[in-house]
Amino acid sequence: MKKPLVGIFCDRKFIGEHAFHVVGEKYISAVVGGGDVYAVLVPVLEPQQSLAQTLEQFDGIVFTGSRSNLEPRHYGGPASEPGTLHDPHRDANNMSVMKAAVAAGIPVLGICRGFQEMNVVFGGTLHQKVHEVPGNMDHREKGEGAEAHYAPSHEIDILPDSHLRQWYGNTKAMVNSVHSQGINQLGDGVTAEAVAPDGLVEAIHVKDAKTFAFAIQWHPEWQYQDNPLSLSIFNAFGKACHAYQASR
Ligand SMILES: N[C@@H](CCC(=O)NCCCC(=O)O)C(=O)O
Repeated sequence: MKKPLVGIFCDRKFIGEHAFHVVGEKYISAVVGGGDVYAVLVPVLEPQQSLAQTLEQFDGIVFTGSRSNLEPRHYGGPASEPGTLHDPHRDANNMSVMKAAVAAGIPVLGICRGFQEMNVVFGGTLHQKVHEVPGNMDHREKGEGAEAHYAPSHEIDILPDSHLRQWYGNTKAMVNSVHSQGINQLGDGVTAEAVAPDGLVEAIHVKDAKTFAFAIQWHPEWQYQDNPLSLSIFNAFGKACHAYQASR
């Protein structure tokens, strides 16, 4: 029996003089290992690579984290500060693919930038610098090096009736925090699943989605094997992909 085929959409980055389409290995390992699926990396080339074939091909789709910021014009925000890292190919690709994939009932998982994309795709808005919003915590990484950056940073409250409460079985957890943008207004039909102590939304799902359409602001892929919350998320996504594969 073939495993479900999951597409993980890339970032487009320059390495030297040339553009490459890349995904960090931590995302691939967590999706494959935690979801029991077969993953392929997909360049952000929509519409050159047809949306119809993307929807036909995959049993699940993942939108990862990335250092780049979603361009504010996608949510009606003021222009980014000069020097802000953007990825317009990723923005254009993911805006159309994510909306169509959710509408088609394909399981969709968003992580960090992918979480922010999910909110914007459904008409929500973002703060560009959460740490400058009065009353908010600093959600950026702390310390030096990856172990410090992805260490547990703050608590989340997992809301009653959320999918996450059902998968994980607890009301609170500690999560890492590596972002400066964050949800301002929720998109249409986008429902909060978990919140930080300052009230910032940390997990969402799309209410009317036919299947798994869920995203988190933190990084469950980091050392996912050692973290029951992370395992519960990748297991739930994998189960949805297996169910979708069986349904076609
Ligand atoms: N640029 C956004 C998104 C933050 C994000 O996705 N960070 C990931 C860092 C690199 C990685 O672990 O892949 C923001 O700052 O809000």
